[in-house]
Amino acid sequence: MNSKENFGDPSERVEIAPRGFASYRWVAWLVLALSLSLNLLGWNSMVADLQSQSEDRFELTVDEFHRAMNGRLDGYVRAVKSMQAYVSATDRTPDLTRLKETMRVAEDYPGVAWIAYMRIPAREVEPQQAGFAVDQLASLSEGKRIAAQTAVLPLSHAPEGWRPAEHRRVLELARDSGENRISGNIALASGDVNGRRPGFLMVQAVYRDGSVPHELSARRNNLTGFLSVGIRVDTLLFGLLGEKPKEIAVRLHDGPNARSPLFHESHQASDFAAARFHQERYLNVGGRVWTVDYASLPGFESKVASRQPVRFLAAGVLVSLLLFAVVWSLSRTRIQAIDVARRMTASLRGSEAKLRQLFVQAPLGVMTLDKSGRITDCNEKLLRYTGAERERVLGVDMLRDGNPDLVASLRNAIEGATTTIETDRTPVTGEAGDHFRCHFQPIKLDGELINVLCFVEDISERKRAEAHIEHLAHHDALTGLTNRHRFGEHLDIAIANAAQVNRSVGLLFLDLDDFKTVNDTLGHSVGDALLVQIAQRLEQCVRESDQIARIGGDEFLILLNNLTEPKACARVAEKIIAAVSQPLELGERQFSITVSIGIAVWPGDGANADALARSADLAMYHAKNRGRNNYQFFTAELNAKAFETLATEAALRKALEHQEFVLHYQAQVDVANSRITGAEALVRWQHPKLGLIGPDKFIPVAEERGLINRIGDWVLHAACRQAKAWEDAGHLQLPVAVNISARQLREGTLRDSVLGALAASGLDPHLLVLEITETAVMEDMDTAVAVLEDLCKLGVAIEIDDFGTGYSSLAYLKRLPIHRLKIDRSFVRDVPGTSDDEAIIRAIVSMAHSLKLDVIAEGVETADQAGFLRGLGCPDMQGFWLARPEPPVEFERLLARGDIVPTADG
Ligand SMILES: Nc1nc2c(ncn2[C@@H]2O[C@@H]3COP(=O)(O)O[C@H]4[C@@H](O)[C@H](n5cnc6c(=O)[nH]c(N)nc65)O[C@@H]4COP(=O)(O)O[C@H]3[C@H]2O)c(=O)[nH]1
Repeated sequence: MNSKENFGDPSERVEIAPRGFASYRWVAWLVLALSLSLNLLGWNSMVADLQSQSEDRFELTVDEFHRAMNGRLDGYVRAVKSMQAYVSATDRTPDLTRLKETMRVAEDYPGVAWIAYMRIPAREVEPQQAGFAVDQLASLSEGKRIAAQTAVLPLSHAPEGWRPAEHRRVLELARDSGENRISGNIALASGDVNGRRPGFLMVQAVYRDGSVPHELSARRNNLTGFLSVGIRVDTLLFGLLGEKPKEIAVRLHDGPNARSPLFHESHQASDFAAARFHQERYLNVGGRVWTVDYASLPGFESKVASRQPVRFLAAGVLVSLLLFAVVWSLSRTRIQAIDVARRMTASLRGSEAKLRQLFVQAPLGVMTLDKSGRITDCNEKLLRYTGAERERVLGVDMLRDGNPDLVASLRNAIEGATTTIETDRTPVTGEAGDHFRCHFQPIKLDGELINVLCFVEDISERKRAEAHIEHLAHHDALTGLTNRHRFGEHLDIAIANAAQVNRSVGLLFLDLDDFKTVNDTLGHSVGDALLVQIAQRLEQCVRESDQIARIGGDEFLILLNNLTEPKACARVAEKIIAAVSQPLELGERQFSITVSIGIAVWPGDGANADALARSADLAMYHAKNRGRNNYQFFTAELNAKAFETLATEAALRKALEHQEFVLHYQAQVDVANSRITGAEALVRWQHPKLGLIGPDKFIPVAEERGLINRIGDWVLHAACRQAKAWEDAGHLQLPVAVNISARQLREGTLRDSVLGALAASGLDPHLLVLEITETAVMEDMDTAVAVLEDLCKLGVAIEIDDFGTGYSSLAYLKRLPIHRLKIDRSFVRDVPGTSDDEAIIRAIVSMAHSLKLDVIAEGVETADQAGFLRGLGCPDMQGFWLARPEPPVEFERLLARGDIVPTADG
């Protein structure tokens, strides 16, 4: 299998040209057209069927009516025949009134207007020659002018509608045929407001003996009269149709066709014209032919009308539209499906191309392996990692790799698990040196493994970085020595091992003497170079198995393993002191530096690493106190002192919390006029059990244990508050001097503390004097200058305390914003009489004068001392001879008195 098989070839293109949605629309339109056509055909046929059914129905209706009409006319004919029989039987003068009642003519034969019997006189007269004379008229019924008459021909009064000239032919036909014969249209009275209406005569010849002779001549000779009945056509028809039929209209023509004279029409001509159905029928009545024109009326048409075709058409259109929509949507769906397929294929190809690109250009080595662990494909990166040709790599059985971890990982992947291993051998070639991470990813299709992908990442760089970081994390970056953290681990292990073999562990705590000065004066780079050289020398003083750590600027710890006797520590310490004190060459300069060493030995000096380190630290301080450049073993006394310090610290914290500090004030006096010029605030600890404790007992501990800032802050607030209170009480404005410790200056809290105290008390800054020792200033000159200048700008005065005991350098005096120097009491103690001290005091006073600084002497206990100082031009002084430090109340008494009366000497 090659890479194309795995990831496809981007050069292949699948084109599924979309034929476009429009190209399939015609199908939908065709379906619509066909469907609509079918629908129209169906509709058409349905309409035709219905039309034919309606016509059939109309024909049936007409048949029925026509039959009825025929029947009715026959009925009239039969009735007239019956009348003929009656008249024959009653001889010459029949009672027609009785006849009409007997036959219920009015009820059963509507339309009969009159009945007349026209008798032939005895003498034979040709009817065509005869006139008619009326004998008798009789009403047929009330309300209707229906008459019955018996007349003798010729008539003097003809019955209604009788027109002898016109009707002679009817009589002749009746006579000659012996049959019933009718006349054409005659107008008959209707008996209502409508006036005259069309009608006809129905004539029946009456023969002698009552029967119709067979021979024409006999019929002519035996004729005795004519029975004539006037019948109104409309009434006759009303009986059949009703007066205004709703379904069928009838038009009666007196003749053989529709062009014959109109006899009667039931509706207007427009109704006939608008009718959907027509039928023409004929009636043969009394030797005449009538044409009956039947036409359908809306009443009939609505009965036969059907909404079926409309429904059919609507349903058909709907179905067509639905069909159209379905086909439309199907064609659309097909297009969409094709489009989706096209896009999916394109996307698949795109993915394959991307995968291929990924495979080829991956920043990782990638190889594919078949189920048996053989390499089937790999990318260039992997070839670069292995440094082998593709042909050599393909087909390699990785399950036979020399690295068992890799083989196990691959086996797991073949079984379906995702696995990762890190190895320090190059996969495939097995070369050692570089580090790789191999990630095996099984690739499955439908749950079945197809192949395994292996991503190979060169992690050598990362491993090196990790090792470097690890080294940095455990070593001092400057000297390369172990750092405190790692050293602690070594110490723990060393103690644990020593415990097992019943040996001792020695811990040396080293601190270079005056390293800070080197650093401050010559710069950090020189300091660093010095530290590196010292570290190298230390390494030469101990065994391989021992450990050296740099744990701070110039502090080192040395762990001495497996000691049989503590004395060995002393030997190493001596060796170190000797090695360190050898001159050092830094650039072109030569230096020499010393070291103070504290020694603690496990198990005696500390049960664990921390305790041991504390003991060594204490011992190192002890060495420092013992003049540096020496070593000291940890002792029980040191420990006791350390405990005391800790106890004092705890008590001081409590004291701060419970406000157990108080201030005493010592007057500063101008002896020229015995007036108080200022006061120095001196802190005391009003211990609840031990009573009043002087500052010498707790200030060093407070400084050492980091409490001096809090105590100093309290002092500043209290002193400022007191000075302001005295001022408010009406005393003279009195500057108050406050002692500031080196640590307050160094740690940068002083500025805020002073500002806070001034703000809280409202004291004028000019009434505050800060006493700072030379040593404190010298510790960090730059910070001191910055802070003190700041405070000076506010108006606060700066005084150098204990002047003369430290550097007393003119250089710093010039840089600092100082107002006053205080001559240390150690110089004052033995004057007059000690020439050195006298000279020093003289020099200080003269220097102060020339620098235009104030000067004050402290510790003045005698009048001689005062006289000496005054003689040198230093009238400002402070001391027991003038006043002792007093609580505020006592001091107020002094203030109230105004001047100071010196005590007796001593
Ligand atoms: N022998 C003798 N001593 C005299 C005479 N006149 C005054 N003294 C003592 O000398 C010390 C003067 O203060 P200092 O030199 O600043 O020395 C102070 C100062 O360094 C420190 N201290 C006192 N109060 C504070 C404070 O509030 N903050 C800080 N940081 N240190 C303070 O404690 C030191 C000792 O203070 P104190 O015990 O109060 O001792 C005071 C005072 O009682 C004298 O004629 N003869």
